[in-house]
Amino acid sequence: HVPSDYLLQRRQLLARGYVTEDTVADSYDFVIVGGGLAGLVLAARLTDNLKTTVLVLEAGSSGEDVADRVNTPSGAYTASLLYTPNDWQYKTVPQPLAGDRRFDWPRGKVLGGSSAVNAMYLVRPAEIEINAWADLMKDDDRAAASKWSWKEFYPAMLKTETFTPPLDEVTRVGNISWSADTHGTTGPMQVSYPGIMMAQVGGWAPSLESLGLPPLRKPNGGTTLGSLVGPSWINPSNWTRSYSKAAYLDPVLSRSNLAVLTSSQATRIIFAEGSGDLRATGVEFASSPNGPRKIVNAKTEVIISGGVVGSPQILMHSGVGPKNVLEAAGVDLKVELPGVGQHVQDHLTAPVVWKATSETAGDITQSGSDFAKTKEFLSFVNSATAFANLTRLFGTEGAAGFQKFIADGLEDSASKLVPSQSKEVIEGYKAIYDTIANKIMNTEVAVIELLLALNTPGEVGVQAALQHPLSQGRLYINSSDPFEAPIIDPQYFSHSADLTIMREGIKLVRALKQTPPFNESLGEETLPGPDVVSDEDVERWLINMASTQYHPISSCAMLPRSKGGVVDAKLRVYGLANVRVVDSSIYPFEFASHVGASTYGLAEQASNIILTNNSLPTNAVKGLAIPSLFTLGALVWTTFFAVSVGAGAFIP
Ligand SMILES: Cc1cc2nc3c(=O)[nH]c(=O)nc-3n(C[C@H](O)[C@H](O)[C@H](O)COP(=O)(O)OP(=O)(O)OC[C@H]3O[C@@H](n4cnc5c(N)ncnc54)[C@H](O)[C@@H]3O)c2cc1C
Repeated sequence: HVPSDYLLQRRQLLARGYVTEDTVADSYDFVIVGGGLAGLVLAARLTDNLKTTVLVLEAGSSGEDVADRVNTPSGAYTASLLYTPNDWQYKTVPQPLAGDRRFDWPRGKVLGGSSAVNAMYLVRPAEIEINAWADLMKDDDRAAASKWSWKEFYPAMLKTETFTPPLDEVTRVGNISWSADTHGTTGPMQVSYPGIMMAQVGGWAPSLESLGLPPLRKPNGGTTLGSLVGPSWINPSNWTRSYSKAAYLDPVLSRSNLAVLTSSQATRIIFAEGSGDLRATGVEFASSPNGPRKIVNAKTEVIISGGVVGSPQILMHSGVGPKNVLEAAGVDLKVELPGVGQHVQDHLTAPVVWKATSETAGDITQSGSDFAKTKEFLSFVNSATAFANLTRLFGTEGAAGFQKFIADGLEDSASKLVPSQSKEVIEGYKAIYDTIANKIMNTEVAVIELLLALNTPGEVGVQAALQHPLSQGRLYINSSDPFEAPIIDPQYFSHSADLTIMREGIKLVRALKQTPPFNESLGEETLPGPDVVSDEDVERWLINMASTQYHPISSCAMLPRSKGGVVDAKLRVYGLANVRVVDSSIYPFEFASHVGASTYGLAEQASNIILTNNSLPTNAVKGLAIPSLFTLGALVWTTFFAVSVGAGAFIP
């Protein structure tokens, strides 16, 4: 039993970092727009040095009132924050080549951002993909580009993690191959496996091996081709979600140099008058569309971490973006940057569903049994996946022919499919397309991901998700009101290869029905179902059924300016002297992975770049530095109470 006044003191201690509109200071060294996955990594790292002041401006709430829903891993499916006020609830415009449907684009609107609502899969990209990203920038700035090479980026991804192996029983039941070698040991993010494992998962690795995708012996270590029952962002000390707020922010909230202002949306960046690259002097914000606009000054830099929708949106409302878009929206143009909001790519996915022959996690949840209420059960998340390349889908000759067909189609696609007249954006489309066609598709890199889902009562589902889309879309503002959501048009299936690859992915998934032992879990197929047989049937079905895997990226792409880039290799926005974008919007193309793991690494690497560029001390030690006796005291307090309560939810 812990006396309530102790808990109260702990809350007050942790709450020190929160400020209100009345208590926010006039200026900070750095203003971070967006307290999401990336923004909170930056907040922690930039305040390691107590002399540097940082304000995080977050449009959503702190999430304290919904902590239970955030912290329960299985809540990702059953009681999550999706479709609540803590979700931006974006929707695309109707997609003409995807059944004229509008797609939901959920994004977390809460401290932690989408890391508070995501499905917790930790899947890193392959070495070839990361190096291909660095290659896109090396002609502009070889030294800066090398920060995004596997050699330098992989350690940044490891730095975020503390890995705990799965329990023996979980390893046995799930037939899990894991390796501690490919994980960090001292980082803030807790990486582990659920407290229980469903029996169906045990059949995954052997069946996928029979289909030519053997289990990865070093998952997340540079190649993704094969199968894995992977790790998730789970804190095994209490079976809660590990995410950027719990891992990076809460332990440092007591720092006197860190301030967090929630429920405050940045509406535009304020610039000094002048010629040459514009200098940001601060950020305007408001708590509601009609609320008063206030300004906080930034002495050193403004860092935009609003995510794939929020970051291009605020740039455009600040006058930085495509001229025609800003003119139509009634926003004064300050810097013409045609790539803002362009190059949008996403992972599409579709499920094959069978009736289950044995109890699923969804059945257990529905039963409401005592077991269903245990923390161990509630920590269960899907994590069995597999990755297949073109050769696995089409055979050796077929893959070579398909890849050549794609590569040969570059000019034709660039002349028809780019949603912009800008020469630079078209060059960017070509650079991205060329990378996918000639550096990804002709290698061992995956183009399809398979994902096992056991969270629906009575059903077993396996998704086929497109990993390297050739379709590129855009998002743009059509009003000068920053509280109006941007128009999102990903142009799904605009390149026909995307549909062909997904079709072959669905065929591969269906082959599981003939493949023991996993097929013992599968009854009659209910989706696409027995009427969907021919290639044409499957394609028609996909057009009406595909949904997003929630991995949109690239709306502020890191590319040369001549190729419609928005940021350079140091993440600086072109044409601005002291503004960077640090979040998932900067990847120039999709990786065969989930976006979160690389984005933690991106934010770690960005912190080092920002500190170095500003001649501030970088964090040489792995993990979070402990800068003062006061903070040490705070950590001792919080650890003591967390351990006493037996619920160390917030302690990494
Ligand atoms: C439902 C779902 C499931 C997912 N599952 C997985 C998964 O299992 N594994 C994985 O790796 N990835 C997954 N992802 C993707 C991953 O979570 C995101 O790609 C990642 O969180 C992006 O990080 P970010 O920092 O770019 O943006 P976010 O984490 O979205 O953060 C952006 C933040 O900026 C704030 N913001 C935006 N605009 C403003 C403004 N103008 N002023 C102030 N604040 C603003 C937002 O409220 C938000 O807090 C999933 C995503 C979703 C939505």
